[in-house]
Amino acid sequence: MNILIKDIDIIPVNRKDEILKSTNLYIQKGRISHIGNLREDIKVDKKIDGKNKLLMPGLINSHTHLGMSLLRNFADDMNLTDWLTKKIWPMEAKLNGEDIYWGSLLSMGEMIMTGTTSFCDMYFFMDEVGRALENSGMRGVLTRGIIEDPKNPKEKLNETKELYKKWNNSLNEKVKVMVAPHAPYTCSPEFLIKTIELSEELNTGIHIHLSETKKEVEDSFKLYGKSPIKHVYDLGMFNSHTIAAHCVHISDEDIDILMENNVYPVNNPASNLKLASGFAPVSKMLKKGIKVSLGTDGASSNNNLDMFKELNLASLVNKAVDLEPLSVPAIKAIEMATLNGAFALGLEKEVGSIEVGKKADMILIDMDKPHLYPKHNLVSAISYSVNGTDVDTVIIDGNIVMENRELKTLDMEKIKYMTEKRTKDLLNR
Ligand SMILES: CSC[C@H]1O[C@@H](n2cnc3c(O)ncnc32)[C@H](O)[C@@H]1O
Ligand SMILES: [Zn+2]
Repeated sequence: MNILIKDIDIIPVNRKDEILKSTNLYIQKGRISHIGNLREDIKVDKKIDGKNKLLMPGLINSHTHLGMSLLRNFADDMNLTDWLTKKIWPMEAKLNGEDIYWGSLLSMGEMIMTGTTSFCDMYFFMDEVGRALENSGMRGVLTRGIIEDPKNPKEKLNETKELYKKWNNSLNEKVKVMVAPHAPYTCSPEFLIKTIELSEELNTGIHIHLSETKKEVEDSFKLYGKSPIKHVYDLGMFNSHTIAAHCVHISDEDIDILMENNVYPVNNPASNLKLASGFAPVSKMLKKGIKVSLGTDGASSNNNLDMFKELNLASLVNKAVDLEPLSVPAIKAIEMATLNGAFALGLEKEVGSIEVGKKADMILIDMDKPHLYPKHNLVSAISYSVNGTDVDTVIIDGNIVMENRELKTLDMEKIKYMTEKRTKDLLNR
């Protein structure tokens, strides 16, 4: 379908904080084919009026656990260790594939409705997440989270291989598959090496939790005499493209390792605040040229998947922590949520900014809301005033998946009903 968006303001993101005012954008065969004045005779299947709207790249949630929306508001006000071991892991042991399918659909509906077009998920029953992705029309990286099981060390590695064979580059290349050892505290060094070897065999990336809490770092020094980042670096992990969720408690030496090895840290501000884990030294990493992106983590530690909230928090928290208003400026936070996310997912040539030739993943924001007047500065509006429910239209891979806030691919009423039903059932298992 050829789509023409007329008279629209655009934040392209790849041109610092430059804004294109009242221009036109033309989409052909799923890609942005022209921005600016257009010939009269172009073929248009669908015209969108861009007046009073703002167009920007779709947001990229670089670290999440989609199935965890089933456990939203289920275990709160706890630290990570208690939360995982006392509440989450016992409940996750009871989840089945159908639960994950409906939980992931719920998450995808919420993400589309708040402007996210791509994600990187780490969970289990990932075939079901693939099925949900196919129905929703989203773009995503699927990673089977692996907690080592010494009794059956090969099972989850084989699941990852199967997942890769079935889904990698499928659905018009909207799906990628990576290898996901959960964390250095749930995988032995020997097993981590096996996951690294698998990523090399499949020629794909790694997705892992690293240095999330002070306890994790202290335990790592006790066990291995080094930080989690130095530990996995010494094992050879960073020879593969690595997405490292959290990186909260990191030293200057750790930051240098991340920089020298082109590691992609993901900042999850809401989850880190809520689990009382701390806050990552984001501005220090950005200053070194590290492409820090943003994620929500799961809906059980956040407790929502609205990336505009993460973008806002990233900018605000870092200013307060550094006592420096320019710590993470508005446009940097937007870049973290878009282009840097594309780098993390290995998709920077295809998505993450509004450029001719890139795939048409974009969102239109309704700027005719009271909290968005007056319009002094559109970049500031996105960082400090917009929230996810201001997103009006979402386009992924050139397909309109939401228009005027109406979802085109998903039946949200059915999804809400099914998740409610499955959650009640889960509590009685
Ligand atoms: C084995 S699939 C992924 C695994 O990760 C757990 N998880 C969710 N949030 C976090 C977090 O912030 N740190 C570490 N682990 C987390 C999730 O519950 C799954 O068990
Ligand atoms: Zn996580």
